[in-house]
Amino acid sequence: MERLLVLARHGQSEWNLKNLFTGWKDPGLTALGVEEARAAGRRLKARDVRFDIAFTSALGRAQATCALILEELGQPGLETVADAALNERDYGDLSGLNKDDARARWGEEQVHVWRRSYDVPPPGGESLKDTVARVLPYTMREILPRVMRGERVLVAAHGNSLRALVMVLDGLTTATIPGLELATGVPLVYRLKDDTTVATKEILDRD
Ligand SMILES: O=C(O)[C@@H](CO)OP(=O)(O)O
Repeated sequence: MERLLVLARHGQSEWNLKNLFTGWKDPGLTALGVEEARAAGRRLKARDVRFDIAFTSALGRAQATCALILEELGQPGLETVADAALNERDYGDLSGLNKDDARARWGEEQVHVWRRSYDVPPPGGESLKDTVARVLPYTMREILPRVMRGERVLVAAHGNSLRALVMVLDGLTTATIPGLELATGVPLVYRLKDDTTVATKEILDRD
């Protein structure tokens, strides 16, 4: 039985382009972001990947990416569940600030800790640990059972909500998670074993 789980970070957003902390803010995709999402769909199609259901967040950039991938696969209108549990990590008071301005104000190191550490939240926002605490229960309840039943599942979400999932799937630790960066529009194709651990992982970063 195929136990397929594909994770895709949304394509470039308007605020990725402007270098702004985004979190739960809801900017749309740029033209490049739309093309990245379409390319993700084409790469999946070229490898004969098709889905039985898709999951996405409550934010437009992930939903648009999900729809574009499904369109490229010839599966527009596939059942898609949108849930805030898969939203980007909440950046709190940093949301909307320019990342370089933040570095100038609080220092390179502090900003890196807020962006990539496991358990230090930005002011008023969520740490990655907080994000894991909402992404993981949702995934275990709503997504994993479907994968284990043989449904082929797409999850189109965000840099940090997917880092939370990849941390668990790849067995990363609090020491190694800061080094994990997920590129926009690059699907991660996981196939799981019958004990839910990872059999194979493929990063579709080229055609
Ligand atoms: O701004 C954000 O919400 C995220 C993703 O774009 O940024 P970072 O890479 O700093 O976690």
